[in-house]
Amino acid sequence: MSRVVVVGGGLGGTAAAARLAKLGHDVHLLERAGALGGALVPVRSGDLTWESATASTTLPAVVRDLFRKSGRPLERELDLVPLAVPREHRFPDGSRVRLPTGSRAAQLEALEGLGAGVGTAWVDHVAAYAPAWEALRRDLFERPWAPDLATAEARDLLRSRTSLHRHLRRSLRDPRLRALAAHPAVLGGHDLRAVPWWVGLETYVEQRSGTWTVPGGMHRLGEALADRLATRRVTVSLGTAATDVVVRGGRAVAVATAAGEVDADVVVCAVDPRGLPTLAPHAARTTPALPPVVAHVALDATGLPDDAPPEVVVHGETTFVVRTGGQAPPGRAAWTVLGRGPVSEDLLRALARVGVDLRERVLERHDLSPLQAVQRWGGSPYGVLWQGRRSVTDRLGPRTPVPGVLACGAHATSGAGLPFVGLSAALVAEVVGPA
Ligand SMILES: O=c1ccn([C@@H]2O[C@H](COP(=O)(O)OP(=O)(O)O[C@H]3O[C@@H]([C@H](O)CO)[C@H](O)[C@H]3O)[C@@H](O)[C@H]2O)c(=O)[nH]1
Repeated sequence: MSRVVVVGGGLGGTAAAARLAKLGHDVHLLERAGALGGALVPVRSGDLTWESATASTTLPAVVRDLFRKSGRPLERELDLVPLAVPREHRFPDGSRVRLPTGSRAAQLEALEGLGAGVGTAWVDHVAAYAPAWEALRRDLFERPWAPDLATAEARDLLRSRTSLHRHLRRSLRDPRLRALAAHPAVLGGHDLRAVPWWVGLETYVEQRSGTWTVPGGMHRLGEALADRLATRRVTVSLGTAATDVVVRGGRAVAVATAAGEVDADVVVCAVDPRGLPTLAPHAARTTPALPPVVAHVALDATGLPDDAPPEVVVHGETTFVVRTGGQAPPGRAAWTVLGRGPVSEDLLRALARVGVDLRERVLERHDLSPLQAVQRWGGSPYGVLWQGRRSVTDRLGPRTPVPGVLACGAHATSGAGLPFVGLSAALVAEVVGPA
């Protein structure tokens, strides 16, 4: 049995802690905030609740695997339900489409509504990611990257100099399809010229696995994980900021906090490693991807369409995402607006300019700038900015150059969002292994 100290109690840290405790280790999690969950902790005001980060996930198998491997199956704790049509996309030319996920045929049919051949162009584009996903799933996302063990195909993919920008220019003539294909990277805050082309495989993953949510809100997943840590007898120290990893004799032996050192055989860094002085030099070539501009709004729901999709994406020089699924009592609605790209005026005024005017309905509003978001979570929940193909190896995780220190979470994975953070925690558990 090893003494494992996990730094950070977001999805990455709690998932790693739950898995490692189930593997028989003595796990102690340090979280600087007053609660576990990180970006899964929602924003609440009276009887209103807005999701802070994500309102849905792809790859439901990742969440199911986490719950099964940490004790009890997910179905005993929570429902995870598919969203047949998670998003409506609106394009600068005025056209729009409600795009289903989880089905190639349904995407084909929906996109043919934009014009003859549009759907076929899309499904052909998405299908072409299948080999990249299979190669990287095996060698990068589901086992620690090891060039010697990886297939030539996976090594070639990580060496490729082709950017997502160039790939989409070559592969898709319709600018609306390019906007669809680029959306995950744009929402992540990346410059498409600095993103490797294979990162576009997220559209393939979403088409194949579908989009899923937890009724009542994704924050319930964070709450279920906190309960799981209690069941697994993980020691949780809230309000405890780790200040550094203590290295003696060439290996990590403890984590330093204001209250003293917490002894460790293994340290798991589930925060931005640049915040821990021992790890910072090893992550010096990484830059965080900034969060978007966000406004959580309570709306007078009178006359609002009752078939609003969970998300409306308005594509353009600035991309807006309107999430409609917050929890609110009858007569009101809890929506979240995100802005990516140049937003040089009030977010809701900018949104009104592109045809979604919520301003007269607003009853309450909570704004979150990118800086405030980074301060709230002690780092960017959007992880590492793509700065070319080297970003894959510039980021730490699951192994780090410091013996005894592993890394997981948004800063330790080349994929975006909840499922890839979940996979990064599984990799850490695999490297540590059973007690
Ligand atoms: O010095 C520090 C800095 C931060 N913390 C705490 O660590 C937690 C980080 O949580 P989070 O930002 O949520 O990051 P994580 O990589 O675990 O989670 C990712 O999952 C998704 C998201 O949950 C769903 O989409 C997202 O991509 C990422 O956020 C946080 O609690 C900080 O307070 C610390 O203890 N010490």
